[in-house]
Amino acid sequence: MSGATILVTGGAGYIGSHACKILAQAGYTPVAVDNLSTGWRDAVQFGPFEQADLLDRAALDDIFARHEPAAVMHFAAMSDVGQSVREPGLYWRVNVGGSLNLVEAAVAAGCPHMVFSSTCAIYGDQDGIMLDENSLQHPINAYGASKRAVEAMLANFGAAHGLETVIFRYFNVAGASPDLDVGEHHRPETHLIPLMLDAIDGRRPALTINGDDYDTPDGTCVRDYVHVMDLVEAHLRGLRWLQDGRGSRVFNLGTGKGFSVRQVVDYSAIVTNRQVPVTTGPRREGDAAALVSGSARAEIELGWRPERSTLEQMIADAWAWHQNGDFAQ
Ligand SMILES: NC(=O)c1ccc[n+]([C@@H]2O[C@H](COP(=O)([O-])OP(=O)(O)OC[C@H]3O[C@@H](n4cnc5c(N)ncnc54)[C@H](O)[C@@H]3O)[C@@H](O)[C@H]2O)c1
Ligand SMILES: O=c1ccn([C@@H]2O[C@H](COP(=O)(O)OP(=O)(O)O[C@H]3O[C@H](CO)[C@@H](O)[C@H](O)[C@H]3O)[C@@H](O)[C@H]2O)c(=O)[nH]1
Repeated sequence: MSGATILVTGGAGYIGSHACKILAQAGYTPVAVDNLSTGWRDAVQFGPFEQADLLDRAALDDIFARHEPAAVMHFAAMSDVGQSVREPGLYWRVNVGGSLNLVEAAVAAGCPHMVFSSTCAIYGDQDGIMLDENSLQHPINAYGASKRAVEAMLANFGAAHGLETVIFRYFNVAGASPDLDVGEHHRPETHLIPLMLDAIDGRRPALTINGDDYDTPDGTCVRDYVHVMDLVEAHLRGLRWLQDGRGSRVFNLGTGKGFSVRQVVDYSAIVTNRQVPVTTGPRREGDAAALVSGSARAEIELGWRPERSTLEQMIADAWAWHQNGDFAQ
């Protein structure tokens, strides 16, 4: 069903803008639906833009009526782990309340398919290395709890109304489009790699490592980084999975390799050939010690093969965007 219209909520954000790019390349028409709360008008380059808030149900109904999408890719959310601990209401309102509006609008419009951005944060702090789709879910912050609630919501709507969903639980997304048209840009920035690049080129005085007393090999948190272009390629495959009638399914998206914050610092120094000014601070609330995917389901069932997800490539692409592409230039 190439040529079909796909609603992309959060299409002005980091991952959503890359999804719009790959959808357009594959012949779909991506309609970005975004309230620009953390996204950027300049990131909407690959199809129409609808400025709307997920909390505005009437606006969503109007958008579904005018565009008649074949499916929704639902990226729009608040996703700052530390903020979610301090302001849980925002996370329940936007992530859960906004998703409920969207799901009800999709069902009312007869839109049968949704691809949803979930997160490994729903697993919480477990052994950190063998997290697969059947692992226990113990979110330790409101962000993870809100995403788990949306997963349950989608299952309920699937049972009652036949809405079919592919749920992707991402690990840590990094990198940028190698064409430098879109990339990662948050204000304020909270993510490790862009903050480190800011420290490297002097936009910030130093990177603060959030705690070095975790039970990990070097004491800093371990994460599984996946390139944003590989991630959105999986979304294209997830969309086709639904359009081929293969039904609802959950997939982890990670590489199975964990890197500590210190290792990311060391790789960044090598890739950029610059010093990384670093200080060590306290732990950040809501942080799990280690989150690494222990699943090959996406590879086996979707035929997904990450191609750019080495740490060096992700840092190199983020660095190129940071220096040459970033909307902030
Ligand atoms: N970046 C990661 O490492 C990562 C990892 C796991 C899951 N995720 C999930 O992926 C999705 C995209 O994340 P991102 O990193 O691109 O974040 P982002 O902040 O860059 O993008 C989110 C977009 O959603 C929009 N938005 C937020 N609330 C909205 C609302 N009420 N109505 C309409 N639009 C709204 C924002 O303006 C923004 O453009 C999120 O659901 C996030 O939870 C991200
Ligand atoms: O200045 C900084 C920023 C981050 N970190 C640490 O680096 C690691 C990665 O942090 P970050 O890049 O903020 O990602 P996460 O908090 O792991 O969250 C991301 O990855 C999650 C999945 O792990 C997603 O669900 C979230 O949406 C996404 O923001 C964490 O241990 C942070 O404490 C630092 O030490 N210093």
